[in-house]
Amino acid sequence: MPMSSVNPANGSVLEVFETWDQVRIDKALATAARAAANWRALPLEERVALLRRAAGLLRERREPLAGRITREMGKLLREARTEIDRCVTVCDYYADHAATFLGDEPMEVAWGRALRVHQPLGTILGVMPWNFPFWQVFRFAAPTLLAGNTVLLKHASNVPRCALAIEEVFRDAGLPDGVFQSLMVPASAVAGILADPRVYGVSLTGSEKAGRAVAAAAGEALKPSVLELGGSDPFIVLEDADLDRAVEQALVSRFQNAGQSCIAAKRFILLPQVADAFLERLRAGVEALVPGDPAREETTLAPMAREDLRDELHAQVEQSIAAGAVAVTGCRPLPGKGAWYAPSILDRVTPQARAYHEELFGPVATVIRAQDEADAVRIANETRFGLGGSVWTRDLERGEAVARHLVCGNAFVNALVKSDPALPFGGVKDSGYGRELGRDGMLAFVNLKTLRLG
Ligand SMILES: O=CCCC(=O)O
Repeated sequence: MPMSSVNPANGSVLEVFETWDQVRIDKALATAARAAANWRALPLEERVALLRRAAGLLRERREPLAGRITREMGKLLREARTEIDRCVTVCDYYADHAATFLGDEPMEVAWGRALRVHQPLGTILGVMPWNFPFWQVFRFAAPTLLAGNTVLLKHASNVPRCALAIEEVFRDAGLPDGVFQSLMVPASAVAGILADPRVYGVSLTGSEKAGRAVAAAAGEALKPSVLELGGSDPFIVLEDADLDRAVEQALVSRFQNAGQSCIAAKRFILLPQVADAFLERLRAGVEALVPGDPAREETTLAPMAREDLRDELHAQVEQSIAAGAVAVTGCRPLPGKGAWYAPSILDRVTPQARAYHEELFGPVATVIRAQDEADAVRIANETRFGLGGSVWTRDLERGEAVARHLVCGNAFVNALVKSDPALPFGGVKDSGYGRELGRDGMLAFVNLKTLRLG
């Protein structure tokens, strides 16, 4: 099956790629395994220097790379530029901290000496999504490579041009042949690659369905996995919240990247005292969004990445309205070529609606009205997801107490949930397991070896 790169803004085909056969996959596995032995033996300072060069190339190529992201998955050009900047930041962060994170650590023992030693595992497979086609790859690859592993990337099949551009950045930075390779393979090839003895682990960011399949394959092969899956993050607005700030951040969190982010605020859980005021302001902001050419500065709402995803979103919205939710604005596809969906709000969403339980991966805000703070927390946790959540209140102690009750991996008070190189990132429940970023992200694919001396 060929893989097509399609511009979601107008449906035009940019390029078609042949997928690899087993012979080509085997060649990549052999190259990665050969490269792994030399790469792990390289002094850490040399790996750090190469990663810094990759960051330098990202800086130099910011404009063409951002343009490539926008054409291939549709996000606003300015958001694509920010994405490249975040990749630079994550490379710099790990380049600065690798020696500390990976250094030997003496342990307190009553006899002789004992050390915690961090050693690479080998070749690690990254199965990555299209919504942040550079950021997701770099936040996995930067720490994994610096730890001395080699990386195979199986990118989402709608962003093959981004996958190749990333490989080119690492190659041009001087990483030896085989240290980072993009595999042009379909999802059906992943289990076979993971089962290969030359592969030592897998990190997946993607859908729950993909996560279950990869976790099963990793379990069968007894290899470590990190899964960062979907989310349906609550955004709780208490009665003492700064509404202007909360609405401003709600708009960013829900509508950036056309709503296609795992940690977007998806369920707006409002206390009665502020519900109508919040909703009116949110509606004004949503109706002011300007869909259009994602490369133009004036545009504030991008197309979705694929027409089938837009259609699936609309089916969720239609069912929710049939189940009693109120369509406040939007709630329909936009006419014309491309994967366009109107910026939308569903109010009075109840447990009968798909929007209450499912992840809405597009520009649709779900509003749920709570009776009081305890009810808001109950609703927030009444989900099988557990990625992020935020709470908005002028009382920081109260905000912290509510945040501690949220069953999720990332709870923020008076801030939209976002990932940061220094903060461990990941979920619980059906949002996955394991952590990326921070020190934990770098240790995800190392052999923590206990070394006893004497
Ligand atoms: O889509 C999920 C992650 C988004 C991010 O890290 O900003």
